[in-house]
Amino acid sequence: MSCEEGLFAPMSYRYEERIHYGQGVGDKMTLHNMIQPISTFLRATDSLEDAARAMLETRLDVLPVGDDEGRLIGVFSRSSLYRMILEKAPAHSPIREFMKTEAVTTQLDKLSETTFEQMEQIIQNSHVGSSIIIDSDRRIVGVLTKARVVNALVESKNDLREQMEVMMQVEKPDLLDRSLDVGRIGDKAAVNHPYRAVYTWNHIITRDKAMKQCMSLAAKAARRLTPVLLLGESGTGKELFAHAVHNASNRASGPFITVNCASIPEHLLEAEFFGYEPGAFTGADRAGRIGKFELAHGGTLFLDEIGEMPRSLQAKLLRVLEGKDFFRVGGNRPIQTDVRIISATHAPLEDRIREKTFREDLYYRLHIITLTIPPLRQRKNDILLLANTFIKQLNPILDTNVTGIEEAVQKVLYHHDWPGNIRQLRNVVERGMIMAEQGKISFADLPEEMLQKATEIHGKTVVHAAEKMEIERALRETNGNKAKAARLLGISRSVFYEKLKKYNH
Ligand SMILES: Nc1ncnc2c1ncn2[C@@H]1O[C@H](COP(=O)(O)OP(=O)(O)OP(=O)(O)O)[C@@H](O)[C@H]1O
Repeated sequence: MSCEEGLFAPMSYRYEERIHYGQGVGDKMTLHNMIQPISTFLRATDSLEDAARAMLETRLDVLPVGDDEGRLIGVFSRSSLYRMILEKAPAHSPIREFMKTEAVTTQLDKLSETTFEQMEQIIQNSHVGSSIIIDSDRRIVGVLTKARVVNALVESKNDLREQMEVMMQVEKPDLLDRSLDVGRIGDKAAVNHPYRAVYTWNHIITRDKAMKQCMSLAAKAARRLTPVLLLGESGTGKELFAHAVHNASNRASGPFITVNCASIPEHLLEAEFFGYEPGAFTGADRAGRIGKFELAHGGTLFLDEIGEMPRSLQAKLLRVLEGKDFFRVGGNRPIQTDVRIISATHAPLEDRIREKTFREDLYYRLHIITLTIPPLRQRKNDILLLANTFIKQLNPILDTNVTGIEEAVQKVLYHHDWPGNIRQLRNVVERGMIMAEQGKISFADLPEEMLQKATEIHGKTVVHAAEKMEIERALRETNGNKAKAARLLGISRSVFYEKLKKYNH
């Protein structure tokens, strides 16, 4: 057999260094911990049924085939499985004739010298989206799949995005101080302050009736100073709405300040809101700090995750909302600000009131105009509209040339429940685009758990869709030459014609 090995020239900029920001402390992402270990591998004598079961269990598209000592002798891929099924091979027939004796491998002890870019290239060259990891005796250790690498990347990028947002809002005292002088209504310099809302109504993509009603109510509310409460599951677009309301208001040129009530420790929240005087408490900045209420003067204060605000602070917030003044922590000078409040939560506030963790009087104060943003599963017509918009937006950013989504995959997206809503859809599309690189996003580009769920729910439909997809791909690759397409799939012409008839080609 010929096993092609990757090159291992050391590079100064290593993948592990590049992406560890996204991980928790002590949880650094490396190529090593992306390996999917293989406890059992296939043997050449195993049957089609064994291989299908192993693929389902491991959710791998390529399985290593080993000898009696566990040394790699080849791989069995999903396309080999399709070929056996298309050829109507009996379930007990051995995989020997269908397995590939060529495999891209990487040696475990050389992995720490391998950069992310090199591994990406190795996996790319494998044409099966993975590299088999072997030890120095060619014993099978595990598999490193493109899917795992891409998942890690997309997740770490999201974490990074969120961390950067928090940094911009919380950890930049120089920005905080600079913005002290700006952000007042009528102040021309305010347009240049660092806290601007970036989204407008144009960024909210929808063709759903309930969403449009929400937007029209929000647009009306924007013109007044009334507090707006945004309800909806995580990832439905509450923050987007908050930005758009601010930008549609007559204080659009004023500051837009966000406080995430869930991400700041309780003992720091008061100082975060109201600021503190020099030497107010141990560990405080010597010069003191102004709080978010002062920063938002003349603009909007967006209280995200308001449901998580500690009760002790709720009373103080209520006082300010009632137009009363407040004091900085450690201060005795009363301060008054002119701030418009938009709050948001995915928590069931009425339950929190019953549990006495949320004050009823504060709830009524915030709940004057309440907008409930429907989850994505209740606005199915938005799913493909959003997915296609994300493809257009992300192609230049990801340097991909993705042209759309295969029909069968569109079905899976349409029927999915989307518990993480638009944020999750965006991640799935982004991941799919990185996997596909060009052409249409196919089944192979979806996360394993989504495919698994789709298979459970739609069973046959998905299997048929996968078969149809393989046939269409073969036709595309052979410019519609049916004889060549049949050969490419490794099936007889008559079986191929049968399949074409089945799928109306
Ligand atoms: N209608 C939409 N059109 C385009 N992008 C959207 C839409 N709704 C949400 N998004 C995008 O989805 C992601 C999540 O949206 P957002 O942060 O506003 O949700 P959220 O409800 O505030 O979530 P959380 O409760 O977790 O904070 C963002 O990247 C946002 O730009």
